[in-house]
This record gives sequence, C-alpha cells and structure tokens, in this order.
Amino acid sequence: MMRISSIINGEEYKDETRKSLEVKNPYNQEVVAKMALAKEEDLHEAIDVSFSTFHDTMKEMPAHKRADILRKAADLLEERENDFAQIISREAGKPIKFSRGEVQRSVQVLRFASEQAKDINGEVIPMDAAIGGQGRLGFTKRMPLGVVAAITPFNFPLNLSLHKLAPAIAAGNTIVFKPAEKTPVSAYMLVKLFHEAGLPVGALNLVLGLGEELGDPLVEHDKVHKVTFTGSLPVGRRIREKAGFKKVTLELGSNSPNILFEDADVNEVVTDLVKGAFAFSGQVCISAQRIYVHRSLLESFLAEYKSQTEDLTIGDPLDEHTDFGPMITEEAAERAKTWIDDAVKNGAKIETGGEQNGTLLTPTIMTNVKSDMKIIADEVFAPIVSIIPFDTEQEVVQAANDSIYGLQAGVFTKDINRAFRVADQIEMGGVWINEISTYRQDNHPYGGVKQSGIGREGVKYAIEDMTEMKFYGVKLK
Ligand SMILES: NC(=O)c1ccc[n+]([C@@H]2O[C@H](COP(=O)([O-])OP(=O)(O)OC[C@H]3O[C@@H](n4cnc5c(N)ncnc54)[C@H](O)[C@@H]3O)[C@@H](O)[C@H]2O)c1
Ligand SMILES: O=C[C@H](O)CS(=O)(=O)O
Repeated sequence: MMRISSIINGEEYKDETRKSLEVKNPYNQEVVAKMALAKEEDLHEAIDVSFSTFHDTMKEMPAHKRADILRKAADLLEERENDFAQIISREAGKPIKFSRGEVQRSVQVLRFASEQAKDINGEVIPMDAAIGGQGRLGFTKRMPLGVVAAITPFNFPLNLSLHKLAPAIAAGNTIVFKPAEKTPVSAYMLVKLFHEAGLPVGALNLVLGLGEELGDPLVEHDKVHKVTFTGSLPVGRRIREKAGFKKVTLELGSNSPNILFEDADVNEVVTDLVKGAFAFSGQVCISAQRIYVHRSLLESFLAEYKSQTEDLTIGDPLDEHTDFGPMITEEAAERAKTWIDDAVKNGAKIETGGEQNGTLLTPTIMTNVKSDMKIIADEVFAPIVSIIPFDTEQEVVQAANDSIYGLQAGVFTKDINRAFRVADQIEMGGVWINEISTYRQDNHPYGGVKQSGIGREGVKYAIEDMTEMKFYGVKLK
C-alpha cells in the first residue's frame, strides 16, 4: 500500500504524529493508499514557501522556461498514461477507458499551456483618443498574481487539477494545491511529475487534508492572491464569502439540459446521450441530466435510449470492457436513490435502473417528472437522467432556463435559424449545437452563469483570470 503526504518545498510529511486517512477504491473498498493529513501549520508553511518562491524565482522566470517545463510535464505524463489511468480508476472508481481519456486530455491541457505561456500579451492603448492625450504612449502588460490556491474535486482528479495548475504556471504564479480528499494519489503523483519536469519545488506545494479544516485558513490567508475552485455549490458559496477581495474563479454544478427538436436525427444522437448521462456514473458537472424531446420523437427516442442504456456493461472499473462503475461513496449512491424514491412518490416513473447496492446505482431513466422534483431542479451528480416531452420552442427554452444553474447545454436541430435563436436564448456559459452538453474541448472558454460559477477556464481564459492587467503610460519628450 502506498503512503502519501503533503509535499511542501519538495519535502514529504509522512511522520506518524499526523492523523491519516485511507483512500479506498469505491468498487471493492481495497485500500489504495494511506494519506497523512496536513495540519494547519503545514498549510501556513506551504503558503509561505509559495509566497517566497514567487518573489525569489517564479515572477522572474522567462516565458520560454515556463513553456519548457510545461512541455516536459506533458511528455512525462504521456509516457505515464497507464500509471495515471490505473490510479484514477482505483481511487475514483472511474472505468479505465474514461481514465485513459482523462489522461490524454490532461496532456493536451499541458501542451495548450506550454504554447500559451509564450503568448501572454498586453495591448497598446490609443493615447490620442481623449483631448490632451497626444504625445503620450500607453500600453498594458499582464502580470502574474502571486500565490494561487487551487482547490479541486474528485471527479476529474487529474484534468481539472491541471486546468488550474497549468495556467498558473504558464502565467508565472506559484500554487498551493488542495485536491479532493477522496482522490489525492493522482495529485501526489502529478506534483512529483512537475518537480521532475523542472518546476522549482517551492512553486507547487501540495497540501493533503480535509476541505472543512483547511479550506477557510487557505482561502482567508493574506498571502494568497487568488482562489480557483472547482466543486459543489455550497462550498463555492462559502469560498466566495471568505475570499474577501481576492480574485475568485468558481466552477460549480449544473443540471444540464439537452433539447431534441422534431428534426433531430434520433439514431445519431442516442449513443452520445447515453454516454453523456452515464459516463462516470453521471458524476460529471455537464452530465446530460434533463433531455427534452419533441413529443413527435418521444416514443422512438425512449425505446432506443432505454435499449442502449440497458446494454451498458456494468462492472469493475479496471476491466477494459466496463462502461459503468460505482459512485464515489455509498452515501452518494444512497442520496441519489432517495431522490429517485421521492420522485416516484410524486408520480415519476422509473423506465429502467433505480437499483442501489453499496456504491452502485444502476443507470436510471426517469419519465413523468415535474420541474420541482429534485432530480430536475437540483444537480443529481449521479446516473439519473430524465426524459421530458415538449411541444413548442418557447416552452422548451423556458423549461431549460428554469434552473439556478447555467453551465452547458446541447441543442439538436437541422434548422440553423432555430439553432442560433435557441442558443441565444439559453442562459448558459456554453451552448453546443448538434453536440451533447457533456462535450468539452480543453481550450474553449468554459464556465457557468447563474449559480454554476464565476470566471472561465480553458487554458487561455484561465490565464487571463490568473494575471492582473497593469497599465504603463509614458509622456514622450
Ligand atoms: N463546473 C465545473 O467545471 C465542475 C467540474 C467538476 C465538478 N464540479 C462540481 O463538483 C462537485 C463534485 O465534486 P466534489 O464532491 O469533490 O465537490 P466538493 O465541493 O465536495 O469538494 C471539492 C473540493 O473542495 C474542498 N472543500 C470542502 N470543503 C471546503 C471548504 N469549506 N473550503 C474550501 N474547500 C473545501 C474539498 O476538500 C475538495 O477538495 C459537483 O457539484 C460538480 O458539479 C464542477
Ligand atoms: O465535471 C465537470 C467537468 O468540467 C467535465 S470535464 O472534465 O471538463 O469534461
């Protein structure tokens, strides 16, 4: 069994005086690792080291050097795809084919960041635009911020961590990295990989511990300049309250809608929407949670959707054939099951699935749902999808927007005018036309409106949020 700990200034903290936590495989409860928990004093040390390394080293490091480190990290990660994929599957319970996909995306994120590190630009400001401006030169530069606190969730433990670490390094910041307590092993391996790639050890400090203990002191600390968080809405709200004047990026939850108009091609879209709802047991923030189907397509869509869902291979995440595995914990599966039961009590129908045993909740399709049921109104973050008929464009746009969330949506139609009209009306950070809500390419701007969050990721956009614009003016003689 592996023993892992925080890594501060390149040093590990494994001594027996620290409390520890077992990291368990959600599929079979195998102990994957034992994690030594950081104390608050360790956190303060990590922040101090990050602060001094920013001033001594990172803020002066040239862009080509930061780009080299990121490129080297991408190459190392590519070589170690299998090691990282195996560990993600063991600590998160993610089917191995999706874990491999996550590692491949993570390599891309590092390459995007390596390229972007050399392209962080300011702009020239026209100084003859206002009376009296003539004879002056004005321009902007983008400056690194200092210490970035990166707090990440369990569901994409590698890629969503890299969406914070890679832009922070590209911009010349230093980082205190607090990954999810359920999935710390890939984070530990990633920090070591960055150090091996040549990143100064004090520029990336890993703090392993409980969010409820370390969260506030990290977010409130004066030497932290920015907090970038991906996770749940309640924690996001708390961070927003505690962060004061710091810059904050919040990537939170969603109950993503997908809309199939009457001219959508059912055969083309069903397979993608099955994957979009059930990949990693629905524990994806842009999972297809609500599928609105034009009433004329309902019968054929539901029959095909149900048949493909029932064909999913359920099993051990480490088996190459597995499509569908456990949820992260038994409590998460039980919570989702109570939402199904509540909906059924109020008239909803289970078309398939709905059976829970330990961490497993079978892929569940619901119909006859109402907008105030939790499985519609809240983020399910579980393998539960609702199929909802509609008649008119106006009605479906209203239903899709009837949510506190607004992350990403999918709209399926052959009518280009309708596609753009609906996309304009949908209140989301991103809308896909003829693609599922669950699709994301790692360089497009990504983030939510409403209570899905604040700010944008997608390397270039995260860099913008991890730098400060500074104005320089010159009065010419
Ligand atoms: N929008 C996105 O890009 C995106 C991506 C992935 C996941 N998510 C969301 O994440 C959630 C699931 O992930 P999770 O269960 O790991 O989320 P979570 O909010 O429980 O935990 C996320 C991180 O926050 C830490 N944390 C807990 N309490 C804290 C506190 N008081 N202060 C600071 N940090 C604290 C945790 O230790 C963990 O590292 C879902 O809601 C999902 O939609 C959003
Ligand atoms: O869970 C939400 C993630 O943002 C999905 S993805 O990793 O960006 O595809």
